[in-house]
Amino acid sequence: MEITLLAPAKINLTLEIKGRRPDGYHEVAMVMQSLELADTITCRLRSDGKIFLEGNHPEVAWNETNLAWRAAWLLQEVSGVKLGAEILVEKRIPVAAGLAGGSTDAAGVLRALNQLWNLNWSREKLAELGARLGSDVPFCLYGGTALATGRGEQIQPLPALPQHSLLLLKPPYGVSTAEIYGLYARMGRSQQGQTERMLAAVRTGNWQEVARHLANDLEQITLALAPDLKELKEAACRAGCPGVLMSGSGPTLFALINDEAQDQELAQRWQEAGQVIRTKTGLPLPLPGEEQM
Ligand SMILES: C[C@](O)(CO)[C@H](O)COP(=O)(O)OP(=O)(O)OC[C@H]1O[C@@H](n2ccc(N)nc2=O)[C@H](O)[C@@H]1O
Ligand SMILES: Nc1ncnc2c1ncn2[C@@H]1O[C@H](COP(=O)(O)OP(=O)(O)OP(=O)(O)O)[C@@H](O)[C@H]1O
Repeated sequence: MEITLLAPAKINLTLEIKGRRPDGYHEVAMVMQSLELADTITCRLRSDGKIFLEGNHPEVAWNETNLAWRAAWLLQEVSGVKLGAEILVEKRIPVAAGLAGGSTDAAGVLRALNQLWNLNWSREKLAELGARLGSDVPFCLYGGTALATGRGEQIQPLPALPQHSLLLLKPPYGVSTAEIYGLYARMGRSQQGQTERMLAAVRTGNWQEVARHLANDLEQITLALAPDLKELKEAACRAGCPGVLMSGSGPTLFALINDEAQDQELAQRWQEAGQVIRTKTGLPLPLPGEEQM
């Protein structure tokens, strides 16, 4: 028996830092949005309790350190199930990009094994477990549009926005999320109120409103380390792109695309700077128990 599902990437429509927490993390408020861009996860049942992992990206370690493997192991430990699985990850989401690639693979494995092992856990229970793997994992269990608070692990689904086209630019280097938060702690400044404004924009269901309120407190930090990217963002804004922002801790930039001409022009300029991906925003994920077998 096996199950195959899509594990979508995310972007941050806002990323507002509220302060430092006693546990060393940052208190945040973020409006998150899933994308159609996704990895494919296949889990095949094993009756001997063993967990195996394989993946197709040469820069990722497909061993016990991988978030997908750790997700399977944690679910097995906590649920007490005696079953195992062979897990196959087909990666399309760029790595260390600010698109939650590892987190969504972990969430995808939790969704798949919840069904394959007949655990019938609720989404909330899976999210509580997922938070032990990483702050972005709970959102990756929901998809669609959502407000994330706490250290990012408290999720409130929002009304789904209509799907919208996007262009992504992933430069040929990655960044470390921990390092970017560390730099923010020393020199960052927050644009307070951005998330409240975005929540109002999301409620209108109008992407023009959303574009006007895109904001990310980590963007200034990562763009200071990557002046080439800062220039590309500024050029896109000057050329009339209504919404261009860095996702998460970066370095991926996304642009909301309104028409074919804008798409062609921006893609041509961005192609010289890295990998350009055309995608769309995504819809909420199926509830546990409703995954396709
Ligand atoms: C940048 C974002 O991707 C935006 O969605 C997330 O805030 C980060 O989510 P993530 O990669 O799942 O992060 P985690 O694996 O939980 O944490 C990685 C590191 O980032 C820093 N970190 C993360 C989340 C947070 N709210 N405050 C932090 O300071 C911590 O140093 C932590 O050691
Ligand atoms: N399944 C996985 N897919 C990709 N990277 C993984 C995975 N498991 C562990 N990693 C490691 O995690 C690190 C961060 O990669 P990832 O693609 O998750 O970053 P990210 O998109 O910036 O994450 P986030 O947006 O959640 O901060 C890399 O060093 C990578 O080797």
